[in-house]
Order: sequence, then structure tokens, then C-alpha cells
Amino acid sequence: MREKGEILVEVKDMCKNFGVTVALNHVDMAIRRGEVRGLIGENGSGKSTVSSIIAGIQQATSGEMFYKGQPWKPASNLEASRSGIGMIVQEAGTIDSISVAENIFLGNYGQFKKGPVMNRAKMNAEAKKALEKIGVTHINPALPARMYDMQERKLIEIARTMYSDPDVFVVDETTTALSQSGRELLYRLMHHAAAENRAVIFISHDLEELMEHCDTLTVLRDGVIIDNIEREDFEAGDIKRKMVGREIKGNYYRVDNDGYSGETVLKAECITTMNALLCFSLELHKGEILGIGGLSECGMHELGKALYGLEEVVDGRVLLPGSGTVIKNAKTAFRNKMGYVSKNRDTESLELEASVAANIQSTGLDKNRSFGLFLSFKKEKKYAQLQVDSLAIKCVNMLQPVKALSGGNKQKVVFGKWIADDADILILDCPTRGVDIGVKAAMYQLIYEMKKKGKSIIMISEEMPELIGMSDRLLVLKDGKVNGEFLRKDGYHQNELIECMI
Ligand SMILES: Nc1ncnc2c1ncn2[C@@H]1O[C@H](COP(=O)(O)OP(=O)(O)OP(=O)(O)O)[C@@H](O)[C@H]1O
Repeated sequence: MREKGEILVEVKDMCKNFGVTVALNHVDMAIRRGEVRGLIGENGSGKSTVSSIIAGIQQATSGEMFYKGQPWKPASNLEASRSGIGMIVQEAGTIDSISVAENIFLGNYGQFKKGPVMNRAKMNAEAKKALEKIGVTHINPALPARMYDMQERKLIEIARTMYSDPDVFVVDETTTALSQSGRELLYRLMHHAAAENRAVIFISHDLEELMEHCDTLTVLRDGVIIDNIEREDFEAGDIKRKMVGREIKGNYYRVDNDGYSGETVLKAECITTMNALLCFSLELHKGEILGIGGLSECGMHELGKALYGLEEVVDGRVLLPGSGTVIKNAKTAFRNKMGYVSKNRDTESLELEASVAANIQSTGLDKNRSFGLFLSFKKEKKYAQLQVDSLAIKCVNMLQPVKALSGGNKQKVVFGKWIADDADILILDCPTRGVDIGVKAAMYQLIYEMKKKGKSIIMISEEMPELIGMSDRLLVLKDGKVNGEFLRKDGYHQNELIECMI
């Protein structure tokens, strides 16, 4: 166990309101040097809010903060980072249109300027060093950030934050955007910071990960701190109970072994994409939950996109054998009763400015017409309300813009919109990303109910327990190819999957 030092950051009696929403309710917290402090709580419990106030991203409604013993009231994120508090935010934190190097030194270009002239070569060289410092060598600082995928953009953010060796390193729900190797890299950086007598605030919904890497866990519920638990007292059942205020049963995956029909509903016939897949074939059956797993770079996310017509298939085809329809774009997929939940919810699945209701209703316009013609307000309302209730989407009301929701609640909106649509084929890419354990259980139940209704589901995931827990059949991908196939009826172990992945 690590020795903790003096108090580095202190939050006293902090409140934060957003209109009628009370996000933080008289919160007290003291983070010491040398500790990794985990924050855990249901979606919308206030974890991001308190951390982002410490990191200057937003201001508290009332209360005080102290940093290194002095009153602390940063006016901006930039001021906080210049004073040694850096945060990796949950959502995308890079700007697509500017270069990797510009992202890394955003707000700090002065050091590379001589008068009005920017020394780009110097900036790129320094950005390269910043990336190397966290162990990343494959990202080119001169290229625009948009050239990189979600995980690489997270690495760029990590390099930006770690460049100045922050005294307080805040990591908000970042690991779900990273592959295993990215996660290991982040854990190393966190432990290194703590060993150097700095401090880490670590937010995650993965209890195992939190219990493994944190010294203390702070449990939040509805903006209130329920408990601070020291490492020697960590006990999973107790933590879950404190999080949700009731007992959470351990097993929330399906328990049956019911199998699926022999009818093929979707086929990938030797498909090749620009980057990830080379002559890849797959068959999905009616009533089947087909799990797709592997390391993040194995091609599984590209596969999901290609099956839904979002990634160009340069050779081969994606086919609905029943009708003979070839899926060439998302419009055709949608018209043929397919749905797709993207891993990258903010940019690919949500209209952030639009309301919760409008986002959920966006897939169901035809279902909510009266006499097949006019949109029925009543029908639309009921349609959206059902999802808000069954997934416990935490919002003031359904007209609240999605951008005001916590990360996990946004994910519930994406999931809800496709569940509501009642698609026949659903492609889910990391559907439970950033979602708390209580709602995960509800999502698994909804997925299972779809299967029971004869719907077919592809579930792409980096979480092995959910793949094993839910799939009828599981394909493990490596380098864009199937490297192992596992059947629920035969039973298998996690270790066999890992062997196929690496
Ligand atoms: N800009 C905003 N406008 C209105 N309400 C907001 C805003 N930001 C956060 N909230 C609300 O504050 C509450 C706390 O949100 P916060 O993001 O801190 O939760 P969280 O614990 O980090 O959740 P998650 O696990 O889903 O990320 C939620 O009810 C959320 O809807």
C-alpha cells in the first residue's frame, strides 16, 4: 500500500446546480499527494461535475476549494492546467481540423512563435517528444487529428495533459475509449504520477479496474458523497450497494442456452475495406446474439460500420439474403430495418443540440404517424417516454438537450433510440460504454428480449464478460480475420478468448 502525503486538493461544501438539477449537493473531498482516488457512482451522480470544477472547466454554484493550501478558483481549464491540474475529459477532447501538434499545445502556442510567425517544425518536434514521453510513437504530430481514430485521439489528449507533469491528473471515463494496450499505458502513467507524490482522480464504471488501481474510492449518489473507502476495505458487493442504495445481484447476464434459428438474415461475403478487413465473411442468424471481440485494432469496429453501410466496402458485399438487398449505405440499412449503435456516440449517434425526445424519436418517424400521414405528438411522446423510463435516463424532462446529459445517460439515449425502433437486425458497438452497472443489467435484458422476439443482434465489445455472458456465438478477431469461434452451447473460458486475441 502507498503512503499518502499532504492534502493537495480540497473541496469544501461544494454545490452545483444546473437550473433545477442539483448535480452536487454539499460535497467535501480531500485528495492527498501520492494517491490514486477513484470516483464511482451511477450515471449522473456528479463525478464529472466535481472533477471538472477542480480542473477549471466549469464553476461551482457555491462552496470552496483549496489547492496546495491556497484558495483555488480557476477561471478556465487553461488556468488550471498551467497551475498543474490536467484533465482527460470523457467526451472527445481534441479538435479534428487542427494538427496533432496544435492539439497538444492548444492555448500554449507562444513558445513556438517569433513575432507573428509560428515555428511549426519546432512545435512538431516538441509534440513528438510529448507523445514519446507517454510511450506513443506511431502518431504523426504534423497530421490533422481527424486522421486518427477515437483511441488515438485519446492518446493525443493524454500526451497533452502529461506534457507538463501535472500535480493532479484527472482521468474521466477514459479507459472505455482505449484498447487493452492503451489502458495499460494509462495505468502506468497514473501509478507513476502517484509514485512521484502527485495525485490522480480516476473515474470509471469498471469496478474491477477501480479496485485494482485505486488507493481510495469515493462513492457518489445523486450529487452526495456516500462514503470514502480505503483500499484494505474494498469489497465489491458493499461498493455496489453504496452506489445504488440497494442490493445488486451478481449475475445479470442471460442464463439460458436456447440457441437460434438456422435462417441467415445478414451475410458479409468476402468483404474488403480500405484499412481493416480483407475478404471477411460472416453469417448472422435469426434470433442470434453474435458477439464480436478482439483487441481494439483487430478490425471489429470497422466491421460494424461496414455491415451498416458506413464504411466503404471496396470488394465483396453485405447482403440481406431474404430480400437480396445489398447494403451499400446506411440509408439502405435503415430502410431494411437495421439499426446501429456507434462506439463514438457524440459524433456518430447523437444530435447533441436536439432534445432527448427528438433523438429517440428520430428513428421512429413512420411508426408515430396517425393515419399513416401526420406525426402524432401523443404517439411520439409515448414512444420516447418508454425508453426514458425503461433505461432510467436521468434528465429534467424529455425536452432537455442531450448535450446537458451525463456521458452514461447520453449512451442510454443512443441505445434507447434503436431499441424503440424495434429493428430486425441490430449492430451494437460497445453498447454499454460508460453505463453504470444497474442500467447495464437493463440493457442486457432488453437485448435478450429482442433475441427472444426473433431479432438478430451483433454485439461488438471489448468487455469479455459481457461477450461471454450474452453471445450465442462469439467470433474473436485478430488482424481483420476470425481467429477463433466459440459456441455458447459448448462452453468456453475467457483465457481461450485471450489466446485468440493476442
Ligand atoms: N451542462 C449541463 N446542463 C444541465 N445539466 C447538466 C450539465 N452537465 C451535467 N448536468 C447534470 O448534472 C448531473 C451530474 O452529471 P455528471 O456528468 O457529473 O454525472 P456523472 O456521474 O459524471 O455521470 P456519468 O457516469 O454518466 O458520466 C446529471 O444529472 C447531468 O444531467
